[in-house]
Amino acid sequence: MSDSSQERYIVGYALAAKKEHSFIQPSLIEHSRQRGIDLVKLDPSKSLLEQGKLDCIIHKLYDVDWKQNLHEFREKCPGVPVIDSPEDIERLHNRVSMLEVITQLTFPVSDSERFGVPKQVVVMDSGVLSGGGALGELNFPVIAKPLDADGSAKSHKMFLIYDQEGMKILKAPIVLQEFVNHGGVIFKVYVVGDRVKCVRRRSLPDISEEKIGTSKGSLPFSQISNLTAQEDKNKEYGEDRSLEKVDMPPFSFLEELAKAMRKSMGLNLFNFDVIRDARDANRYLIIDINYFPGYAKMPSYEPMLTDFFWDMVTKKNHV
Ligand SMILES: O=P(O)(O)O[C@@H]1[C@@H](OP(=O)(O)O)[C@H](OP(=O)(O)O)[C@H](O)[C@H](OP(=O)(O)O)[C@H]1OP(=O)(O)O
Ligand SMILES: Nc1ncnc2c1ncn2[C@@H]1O[C@H](COP(=O)(O)OP(=O)(O)O)[C@@H](O)[C@H]1O
Ligand SMILES: [Mg+2]
Ligand SMILES: [Mg+2]
Repeated sequence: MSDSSQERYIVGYALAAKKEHSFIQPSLIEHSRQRGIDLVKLDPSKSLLEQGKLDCIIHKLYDVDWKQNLHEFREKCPGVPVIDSPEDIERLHNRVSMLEVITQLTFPVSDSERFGVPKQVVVMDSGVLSGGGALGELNFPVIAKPLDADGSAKSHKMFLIYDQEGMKILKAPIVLQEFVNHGGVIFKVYVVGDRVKCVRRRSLPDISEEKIGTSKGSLPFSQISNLTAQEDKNKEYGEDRSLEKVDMPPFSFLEELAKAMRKSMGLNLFNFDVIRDARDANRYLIIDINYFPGYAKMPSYEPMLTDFFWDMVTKKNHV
């Protein structure tokens, strides 16, 4: 494959510095290089039309100038896949439109596994939060999530809210979502084109009826699934919470779900967080969908991404 007489392909990337650092690992560069694919850093401030031959573009930047730059490139070079379209990514930057994707899915469900989203409401006016009516038909405890999921640190700052008093800390616009006990484990399902991989991650522990009755106010948290194993141990939950012991959801179910989501959203690079209802082992709830997530944390990320780049530069399987 690395025969120098063979055509080489260029995948251009435009990423924030932190993302470039975590995603463009030497191991990925090398894996792709051996398949005849060179990963080339793009300069977002210069026209894409002046950055040499490109066979595919991947990106996670959202400013107006970048979108305009991409738009002009797509008009002039419609044959080059741009992964993905900014208009399609936009839907994932709002925690309401993000989960509407799931409620609108109609793929045939298996006899056993069912999927959905937790009950949620959006509150646009801070005044409503201090009054008693914000929850509608939701019950405490709820998780309060910023409506915007734009990648800022602020967009990951959440609160577990036990009672009306706890609501005082919140500011609109905010999404209130019913907390669902799920055994303290989330499943992160990574999608790379038509390839799917699921991993287990640590989540918030279940809340007993007793605790619900006695807990008051609110509890802030952020990016709980990124806790390191050591940080997690330090929390001393006093039970064996080893992730490996938790059964994975049936892979065929997740694969079908991922396929339907990919088609419906028109996106190739995303992951979604799934929890399994502690009261009904066949009920799965999707709580979050992320564009271009931290793939380097996924086992065998290099071959999966390289295979995807290959499909893109040879124009196969592009949604
Ligand atoms: O940085 P990482 O590797 O933790 O990746 C983040 C993701 O973690 P995950 O791969 O799901 O464990 C993270 O997923 P969660 O929202 O934590 O479920 C987001 O995708 C985050 O992007 P953004 O801040 O929402 O734009 C991702 O951040 P960026 O890498 O895009 O900055
Ligand atoms: N409805 C819910 N019930 C129980 N736990 C939840 C619920 N929603 C979120 N969580 C927990 O909060 C974490 C962060 O929520 P998430 O919506 O994934 O936000 P982020 O975009 O910051 O990852 C999840 O990984 C999970 O541990
Ligand atoms: Mg999440
Ligand atoms: Mg998220």
